Amino acid sequence: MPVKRKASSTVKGADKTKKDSVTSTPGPATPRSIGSSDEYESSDVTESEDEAHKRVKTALDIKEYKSKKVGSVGKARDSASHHFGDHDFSYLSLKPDHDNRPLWIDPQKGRIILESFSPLATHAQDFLTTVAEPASRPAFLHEYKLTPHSLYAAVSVGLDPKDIINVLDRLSKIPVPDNIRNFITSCTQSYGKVKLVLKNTKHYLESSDPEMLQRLLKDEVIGPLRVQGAEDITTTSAPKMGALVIPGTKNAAGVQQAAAEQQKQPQEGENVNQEDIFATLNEDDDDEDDADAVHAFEIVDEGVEHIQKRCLELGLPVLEEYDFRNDDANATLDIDLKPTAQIRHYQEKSLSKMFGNGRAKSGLIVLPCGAGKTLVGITAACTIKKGVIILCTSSMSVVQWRQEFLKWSNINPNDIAVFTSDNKEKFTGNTGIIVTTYNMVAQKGKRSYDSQKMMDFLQGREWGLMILDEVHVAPAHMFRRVVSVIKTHSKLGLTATLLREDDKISDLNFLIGPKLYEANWMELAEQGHIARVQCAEVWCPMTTEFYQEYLNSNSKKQSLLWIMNPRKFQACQFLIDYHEKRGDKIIVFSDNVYALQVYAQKLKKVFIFGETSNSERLRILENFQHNENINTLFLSKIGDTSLDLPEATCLIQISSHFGSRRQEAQRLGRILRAKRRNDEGFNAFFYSLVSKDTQEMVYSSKRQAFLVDQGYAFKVITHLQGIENLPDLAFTTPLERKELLSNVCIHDDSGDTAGDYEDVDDLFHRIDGGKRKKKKGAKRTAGTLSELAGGQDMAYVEQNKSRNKELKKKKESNPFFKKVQREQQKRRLARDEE
Ligand SMILES: Nc1ncnc2c1ncn2[C@@H]1O[C@H](COP(=O)(O)OP(=O)(O)OP(=O)(O)O)[C@@H](O)[C@H]1O
Repeated sequence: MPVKRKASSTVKGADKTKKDSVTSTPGPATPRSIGSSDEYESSDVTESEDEAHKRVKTALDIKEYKSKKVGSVGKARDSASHHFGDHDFSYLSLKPDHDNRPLWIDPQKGRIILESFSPLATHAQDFLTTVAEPASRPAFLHEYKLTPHSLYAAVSVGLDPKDIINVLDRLSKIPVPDNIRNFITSCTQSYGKVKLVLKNTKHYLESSDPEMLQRLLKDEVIGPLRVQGAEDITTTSAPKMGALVIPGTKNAAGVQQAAAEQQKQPQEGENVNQEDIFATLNEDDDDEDDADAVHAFEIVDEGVEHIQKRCLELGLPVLEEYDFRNDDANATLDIDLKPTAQIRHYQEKSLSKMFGNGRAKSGLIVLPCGAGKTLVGITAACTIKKGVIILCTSSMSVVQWRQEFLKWSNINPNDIAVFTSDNKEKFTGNTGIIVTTYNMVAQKGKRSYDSQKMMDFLQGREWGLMILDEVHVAPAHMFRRVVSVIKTHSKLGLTATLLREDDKISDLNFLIGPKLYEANWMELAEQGHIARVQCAEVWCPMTTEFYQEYLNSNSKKQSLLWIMNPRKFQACQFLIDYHEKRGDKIIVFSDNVYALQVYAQKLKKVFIFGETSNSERLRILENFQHNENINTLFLSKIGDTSLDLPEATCLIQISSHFGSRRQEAQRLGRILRAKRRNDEGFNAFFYSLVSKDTQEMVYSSKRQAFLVDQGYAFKVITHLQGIENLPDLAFTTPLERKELLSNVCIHDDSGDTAGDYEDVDDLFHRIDGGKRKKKKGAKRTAGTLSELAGGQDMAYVEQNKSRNKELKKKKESNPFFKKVQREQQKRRLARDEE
């Protein structure tokens, strides 16, 4: 008699991973990966936004599942079942050759677990990143989630439900459960059925199903928006998939060739079943070459938004595509990648999702910091070869984008202009590239004459491509406005983390497009494209006097106490000393600007926060980059996104924004681009200093969730070896600690704490606008505080001269900085001449 296999006990490597996570991520940093209770309800999508989402809930309704389970499975439960509760999947029969198949599907929640050690893992991963959302990718088991948006994206790159279910079935250890099949079918049946195509400046509604178009023509809203006098429905053949050349690729060929090149042949020793699976995957790919006929009718330009809205109401979300190769109405831009530019395999892969069927699809590409999003954007521009508008978060990024275009492509410098508060240039030819900021375009109210003229120019023409840099950062209302005022054929959103702490992330799906590609951070680190990072959480016990005060304080004061905890200060001092001696460049992040200044001044380090003037910022950043005596920089929240930071190899976080996963990821991103990443055994370091037994520990584990899901393991350090022997260790005597505590209490009592946390949204506006508002009450100087505090308690601040001021004084006499200044001056002149 054949032995009945139990699914719950056969997910290979599960135990191993569990063990790993216990040893490497103790305490609060336990990964949420396997067995996580995440459900669709907890994703970033809300029900009201998307009809299809309702279908998910219905299709994957747990009650529905449970009733099925009881009916069909009652008998299968055995003596061990009660250990698994709702997670007893023993009723699912495994396929006889399940060992060769890398996936397991959770019928309750649509989770897909991938054995990343399987020989088929690479293929399976490619497939899964196309159809599902990566949820967690630690060493051995990866978790993906099927969501309406991920399936929408899959349809947008040309897969149909049959393909998705077939490949899933081939790779799965169990037959694809019926509710998962239904879910895939119900989510995908309407997506992509209707496309909005701009061809020769005319908008068309296009579909491969003529009946669908007839239905739309009869609709009371859409019917009247058809261009009167135009042919009812025209029929042409669909473009062939993969006929496109993406510049910068090795074979400079599109999807099919790129995919074929990457298709790994079965290794020696792999058995026949695996070869079968390879063969099926390849067969499925071949299907995509079939060209269908497409039918279309023309619609009026003004009707586009109404039609999109109406189609959504009808449950037929419109897919936007740009047939740029047949766009003869817009001038062609003379741009190509330089022959030396070779895009990397993941950059190529992300672009092949965008240009999969020879047209440009709008959507989001997610790559970790430093992985080269700029070059992806530039290559997209070189592929489309039409007018491009790029939106950045700061005027500094604007300058960088322009420089990168000049570095990687053969664009004529006159064809790429910038639009910022200081520069309102236009390109000279009949088409070109404009690099600007969200703020410049989204700004409401009266503009200066030049700015208005520039806006008229931007609004008065059609763009081939709009690149939205750092889309996760731009306030939702801003990108909504930008997208509505600029007429563009395609949109590409670039980001490192599709995370927002507000609920606006799903807006991106509809305002820009679905996620087209998300890279695996660990894979990129292993391949040396980004740095390997050691993450550690350092537990700092509170001193008795601080903890006593903590227990008797309100939450605002408690947070000040856990930041100013003398043991945390000592840990920070020790780590700075240790890493400076190793030759690292260190950034210490503190959201709390009071703590930032106290720490930096006591340790005699430079610091930058919202109120640091632009010239001082530049001076400090230059010193941090080039001066071997300035190796540590203290940074407030503005360093998360708004500053172009020089390279660092060690990060220390002393205060953060509650449980913000995005901030944690952004901060880690600051060290991923370390140039030394390819040195033998090189690691960058990321420390989070956490005061033990305080609420900060809870926030800390929440913050780490995203990075843990990317495969990072946070080690917990409970004692820093040798800290006691550090010369000049601060706060070693009870008197010093008491003095610090009384300063903290005075600061809290002074009511000056309102300005301790900078408002990043404000900064977003401020940096771009170039005019810095002074925030009331946020200015803290020793003088002001000592007046409030009675003087003697601020003794340490008075004694320690600010390193920032020292730098300012030294600047004049340092020949190196004279040279830097001269070079800058030259560059500025050269740019002006350009
Ligand atoms: N294909 C490539 N070949 C060589 N160098 C590359 C390639 N792609 C990117 N780079 C280099 O990698 C570095 C990081 O690129 P880039 O600044 O575009 O990253 P990013 O993803 O935009 O990072 P961030 O999110 O921090 O802005 C740059 O120095 C860039 O020139």
